Amino acid sequence: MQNILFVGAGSMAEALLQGWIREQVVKPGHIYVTNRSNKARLTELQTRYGVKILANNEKIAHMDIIVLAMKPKDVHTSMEQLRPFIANNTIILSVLAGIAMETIQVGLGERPIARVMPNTSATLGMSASGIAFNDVMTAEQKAFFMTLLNAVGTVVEVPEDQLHAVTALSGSGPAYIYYVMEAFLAAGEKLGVEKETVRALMTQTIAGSAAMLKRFDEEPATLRKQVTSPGGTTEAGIRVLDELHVKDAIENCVMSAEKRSRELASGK
Ligand SMILES: NC(=O)C1=CN([C@@H]2O[C@H](COP(=O)(O)OP(=O)(O)OC[C@H]3O[C@@H](n4cnc5c(N)ncnc54)[C@H](O)[C@@H]3O)[C@@H](O)[C@H]2O)C=CC1
Ligand SMILES: O=C(O)[C@@H]1CCC=N1
Repeated sequence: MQNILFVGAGSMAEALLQGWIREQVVKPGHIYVTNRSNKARLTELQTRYGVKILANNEKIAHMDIIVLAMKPKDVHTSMEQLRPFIANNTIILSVLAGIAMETIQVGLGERPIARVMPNTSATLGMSASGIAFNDVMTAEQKAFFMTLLNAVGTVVEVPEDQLHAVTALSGSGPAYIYYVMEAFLAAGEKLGVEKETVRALMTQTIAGSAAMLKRFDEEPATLRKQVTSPGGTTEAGIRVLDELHVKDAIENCVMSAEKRSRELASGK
């Protein structure tokens, strides 16, 4: 089995390693974690999942796969730290928003690189991930990465440049949904409904709507019409969303996130 090192032990690293262990695609004893400074965090992951803490930099040479899971701004320092130790045949899996495979190749030398944009729902095996590979990745290696990402949800291969859009849509997407949930909770409070009641009703409503979209090959607008009785409550609600240009706001939100991903690529 392959040895996998996570460099950066934050929320995305935890979501992925937890999913891989639960789905038994990687054994905890083959997963190593390292961090810039927070040793308590490494111990926490070790206790919780049985993964190993990288004992010293010499061990880096024994890793089959290194997952770059630090913040994009920290990638250059991290690559400088890895470069003296990394073996020629080590493969890179990057989850960094914005950072191009070309940048990683410059930092760590020519080698197979997979660039993936998962989301935090990987924790529950429900990530929606986009992935791109560089030219030196073999078909067999690609298949292995597709297995890793399928173990934590669904994965779609896209041209590398489209990963900016994937980041803006499904990478950041859970945050947009949580934002909407915050608004539902605030509305529920104003209407005097218990927080837990609103949460139970609206999480099921979001899950049910997503399931309908997945199950039926209908346009979202068609499904929306089925809910909207003429002169009824939905119509009254949607009228306000239209008046407030909420569709435009969501479109602009995604465009702005995509732009930010491109800025991260250029080190801004
Ligand atoms: N959080 C999310 O929903 C998603 C995040 N990503 C990407 O995943 C990456 C990590 O994000 P999070 O887990 O949210 O961040 P985080 O802030 O929770 O974790 C990053 C970790 O990297 C460590 N680190 C920084 N410099 C380091 C270095 N030189 N060597 C070793 N460790 C170092 C930090 O100590 C920190 O623990 C980012 O690049 C982000 O773009 C991708 C998809 C979704
Ligand atoms: O906010 C970010 O930059 C990262 C990438 C996608 C989700 N979180």
